[in-house]
Amino acid sequence: MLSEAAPLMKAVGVDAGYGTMQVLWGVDLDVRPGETVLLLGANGAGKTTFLKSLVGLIEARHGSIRLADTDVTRMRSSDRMRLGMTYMSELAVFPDLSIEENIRVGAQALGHADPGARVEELYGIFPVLRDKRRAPASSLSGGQRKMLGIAKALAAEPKLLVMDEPSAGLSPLFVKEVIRILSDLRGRGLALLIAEQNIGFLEVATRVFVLEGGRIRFSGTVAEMTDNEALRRAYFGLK
Ligand SMILES: Nc1ncnc2c1ncn2[C@@H]1O[C@H](COP(=O)(O)OP(=O)(O)OP(=O)(O)O)[C@@H](O)[C@H]1O
Repeated sequence: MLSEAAPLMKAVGVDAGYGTMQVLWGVDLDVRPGETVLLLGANGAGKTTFLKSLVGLIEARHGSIRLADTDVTRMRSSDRMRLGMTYMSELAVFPDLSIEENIRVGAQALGHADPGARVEELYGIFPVLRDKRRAPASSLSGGQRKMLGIAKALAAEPKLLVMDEPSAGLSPLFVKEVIRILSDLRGRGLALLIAEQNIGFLEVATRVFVLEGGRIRFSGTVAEMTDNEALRRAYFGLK
């Protein structure tokens, strides 16, 4: 049972901010193996700040972050990555490198001497990238670039993929395609933590956390969220 599995990642009481401004207040959030967790929140709620403190791009001021049995709260970002947590930000690809070079950069993070087999596997998931493998990433459409960002992140063979707004800048059709790919990845056993404003991602979520003003306002299953009248009104525009 998912609910009984030990967490793959567990953040407890995380405070974070910038300079004198505190953005996060005691955030608790966990992801279990194979789960897809959605972090919902409006603009400025603190989603990106939380993801950055999780992956080590900013330091949590209080609280702790564990990856499986290891306390990573003060660990460098690259070491957290080696332990299996990869971050996909909105600016995930290098525009001047070719598609294949981008994927290989992702694999290098793990120190693979020859990531060829992994690259081929990823082309199996994203055939459009194989067709354009020698083209610069800048020649891709926004949606294709997003696919490349996901492929590059997956090249590092993460246990937990942390994604910041994968729907940003995409047409509704491409958002559907990204959701389809994420549900395919879930089927392969990868755990996902996705920060989003787009409630379409509830389709793939096993649990949801709602962040408001830097505090967790709700955590539970999708069904529990839709049972909550105030959240239903705020996020689905329903009475
Ligand atoms: N580098 C920074 N320096 C100072 N303040 C920042 C910085 N980055 C974010 N903030 C502030 O922190 C707060 C939370 O921002 P954050 O980007 O975490 O929110 P978010 O939920 O990801 O929003 P969005 O959905 O708009 O990306 C905002 O008030 C923002 O202005």
